[in-house]
Amino acid sequence: MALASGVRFAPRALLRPWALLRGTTLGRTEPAAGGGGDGARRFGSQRVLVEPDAASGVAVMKLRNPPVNALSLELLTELVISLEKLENDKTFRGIILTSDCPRVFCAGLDLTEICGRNPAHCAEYWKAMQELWLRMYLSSLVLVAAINGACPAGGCIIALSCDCRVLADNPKYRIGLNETLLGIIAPFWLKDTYVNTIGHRASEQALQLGSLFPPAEALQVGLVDQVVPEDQVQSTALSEMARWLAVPDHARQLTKNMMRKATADRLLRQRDADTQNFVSFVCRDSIQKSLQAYLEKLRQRKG
Ligand SMILES: CC/C=C\C/C=C\CCCC/C=C/C(=O)SCCNC(=O)CCNC(=O)[C@H](O)C(C)(C)COP(=O)(O)OP(=O)(O)OC[C@H]1O[C@@H](n2cnc3c(N)ncnc32)[C@H](O)[C@@H]1OP(=O)(O)O
Repeated sequence: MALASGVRFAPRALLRPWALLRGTTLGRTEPAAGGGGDGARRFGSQRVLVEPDAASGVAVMKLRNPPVNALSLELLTELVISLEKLENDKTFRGIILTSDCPRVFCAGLDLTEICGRNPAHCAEYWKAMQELWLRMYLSSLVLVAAINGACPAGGCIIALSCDCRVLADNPKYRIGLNETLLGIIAPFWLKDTYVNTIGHRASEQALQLGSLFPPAEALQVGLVDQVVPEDQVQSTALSEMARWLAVPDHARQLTKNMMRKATADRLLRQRDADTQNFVSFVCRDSIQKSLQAYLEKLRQRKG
């Protein structure tokens, strides 16, 4: 991802993203409902809908992996590809990331990807998670999260990788890293992202307690930048985007890189070890049992 200055952000480390897209429709372009010209054409994949507005240089990217936008391997892969596509298109300067699923922004890791799976699958899955975080955290585009639903754990990480967060004011839309409550541990790079956003002491407390913050508290602790009525989330996200786009790209991009590079580099240096840690941790019998019990609890809660 080369900047105008020639500075490179994240290395093109990914994987074989296309190979993962069995049976998906990525790359298909279709007119948006009621749309006409180029700026109204949307594209995307099965799980990521992209509504580009060429005139403003802003694309709205909607997660649509019902029921809760759990980060399946396919969703992670499609997100990386959609992001890359927009980054490579000079028309675009910003993305508003939001959810197409009612009441949920993103439920975090798809627990079915790490429950009862073999180590090779868990490793592939975790590498895809690392890749999305690296791409988003270091994206040259402005990323604004329009958080229109619950945003726990991996969902919070997606939001924290953006430059700015607008949360709908609904007490059910809690946000935070609740990993400890599942008996798992946020790896160092998620912890670093938290610390970079809300500071050390607040992170220390929130991570250990697995806190999920309702909107007013999320605003107070600095986890989100604005809390607005639900019907104003998109318009506020657009206003925020305009504020960020008012800054010359090269200056903003280099500043973003300066602020975030050390955190990303830390993962890049230890990526394989981090994957091994993750795999050996989640494949332990005790962790598998607690993840299984958590999933079961979620499923029973329904009825
Ligand atoms: C040494 C260290 C090394 C390694 C570290 C180890 C681990 C690293 C951790 C990495 C960091 C990230 C972690 C995560 O993201 S873990 C996932 C955490 N997510 C949650 O806790 C959220 C769980 N979900 C909910 O709370 C609710 O579903 C939610 C989002 C509030 C929505 O509520 P609601 O609308 O009422 O929907 P339901 O609860 O009825 O759910 C509908 C349906 O979806 C299933 N589901 C929900 N969440 C998940 C999920 N995360 N993964 C898979 N499936 C999920 C739920 O079971 C229901 O399924 P059903 O079959 O009954 O329809």
